[in-house]
Amino acid sequence: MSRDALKPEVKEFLNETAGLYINGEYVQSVSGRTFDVVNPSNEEVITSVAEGGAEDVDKAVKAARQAFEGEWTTMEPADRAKLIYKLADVIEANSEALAQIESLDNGKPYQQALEDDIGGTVEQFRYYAGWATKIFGKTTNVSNSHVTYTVHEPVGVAGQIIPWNFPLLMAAWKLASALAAGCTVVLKPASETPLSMLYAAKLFKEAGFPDGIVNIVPGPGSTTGDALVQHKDVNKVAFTGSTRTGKEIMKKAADDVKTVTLELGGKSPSIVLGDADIEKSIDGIFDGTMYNAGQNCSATTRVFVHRSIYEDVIEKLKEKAEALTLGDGLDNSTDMGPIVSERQMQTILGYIEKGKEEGARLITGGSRKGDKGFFIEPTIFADVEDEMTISREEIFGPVMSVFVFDEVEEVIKRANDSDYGLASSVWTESIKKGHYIASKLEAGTVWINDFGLELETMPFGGYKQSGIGREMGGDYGISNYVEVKSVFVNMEQ
Ligand SMILES: NC(=O)C1=CN([C@@H]2O[C@H](COP(=O)(O)OP(=O)(O)OC[C@H]3O[C@@H](n4cnc5c(N)ncnc54)[C@H](O)[C@@H]3O)[C@@H](O)[C@H]2O)C=CC1
Ligand code: BAL
Repeated sequence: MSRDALKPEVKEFLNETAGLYINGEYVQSVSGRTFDVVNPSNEEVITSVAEGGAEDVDKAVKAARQAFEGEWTTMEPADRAKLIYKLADVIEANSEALAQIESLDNGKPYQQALEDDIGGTVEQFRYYAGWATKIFGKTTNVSNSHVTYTVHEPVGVAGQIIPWNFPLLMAAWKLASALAAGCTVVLKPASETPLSMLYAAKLFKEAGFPDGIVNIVPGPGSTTGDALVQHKDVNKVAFTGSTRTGKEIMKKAADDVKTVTLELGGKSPSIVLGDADIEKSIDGIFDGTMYNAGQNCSATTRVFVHRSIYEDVIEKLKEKAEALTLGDGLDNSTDMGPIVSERQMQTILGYIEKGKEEGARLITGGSRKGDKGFFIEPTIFADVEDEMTISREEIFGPVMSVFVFDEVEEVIKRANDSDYGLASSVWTESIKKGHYIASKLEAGTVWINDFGLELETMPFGGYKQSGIGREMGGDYGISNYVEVKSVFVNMEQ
């Protein structure tokens, strides 16, 4: 699809500098600064965007506070639910435009953007709309002389910081539960990919949301993101991104004892037992690493394969990697898009060099593809050892490490030998072994004979340095955005 084939509303949106979205309006930043947004498929500038700074964050937080104290607080939960349902419908009606924007901005294949990112966003809002009317406290019975109950109240203004790998979807994971709980939001998208969220901002108004409920301030993490985290009137911070930045945010949020939810890095294992149905499993084992060009926190990049099927699995993975078509996300024949930015591409290439230097066997890939656009060949290393850099550090690119193992207890130990604990998968025809291994893995998610399923109905988050808290999953997600109040009523006669 050429740029000429974009929908008229997308062309119109890209023809102008997108403003910050504060108090229901697109506005320029206080400084007047803007930044360019680059298409990672061809390195061309797509458009420019207003760059928010600390003063803009302050304006957005004030708008969010005012909205929190306004009609949002007195609105019936059922009416809040109607607004969120309507939002899901309006986003659905704009799916194709949003998917085109996501594909241009992030580079991912259009169909993937349409079905997974935008489709997932719609489902997220639709599901959480129903939760607005299901946020209950409890009545408790602490003594005969008192009636006691708890109330779950919205925490206030939430600051949400979003990464670039699933730009709108990661925003939806945070927004849907925050809005259902009755919070208001200031959200900072990643500088690499601010466009889908900025386009979606006006859809909140179209759905009927009062002004100021959701405010969007793009800008650099170190200034704009930092200002949001440190703002005294932000009650809660939710972040998805690197473990390094997550730790910084946690320390800064501690100054005001703000609660934080952190969805951070991963180095997730995929365990392929000797009895796995390889024909059926190979797509999932492969996509576990390569989906979204490997830019996925829950990518299962450490693939442990039983010795009895080791070379066979490697051969099949190699065939899959070499059959992939890399290209522009808007081109229908593309299976895998580019890496989001030059910086991220260089990071990944650095890890590939480390893998070679440290003696892993390069099966396929291992280089940049072409010299225009940030493409990296799907790369597979075999005979990887547990202490190599590519075994221990998150690469966040299309790079798979394959390890050989012999015993179940051995592989469980090695799989858990990581600072991270986000996800994992187990491939086996023995459901008994599958459940056993699932019970032993230190990971927030375990897939048995599957990969990558992340649904609004199930909580998602990590053990160890993969994060704090759980997003989605009904009341697990809601609990991030409510305070619990205990009320005691003296009934002594
Ligand atoms: N868990 C995940 O889904 C993601 C993980 N990553 C990991 O992070 C690595 C580096 O990518 P980056 O884009 O540099 O990730 P990052 O964690 O620095 O950025 C993620 C978000 O945080 C913001 N941010 C950065 N520094 C901040 C600060 N001091 N205060 C507040 N907000 C801040 C960024 O502007 C962006 O919106 C990747 O190689 C990958 O390993 C990156 C994106 C998503
Ligand atoms: N696996 C989707 C969530 C993330 O990458 O952050």
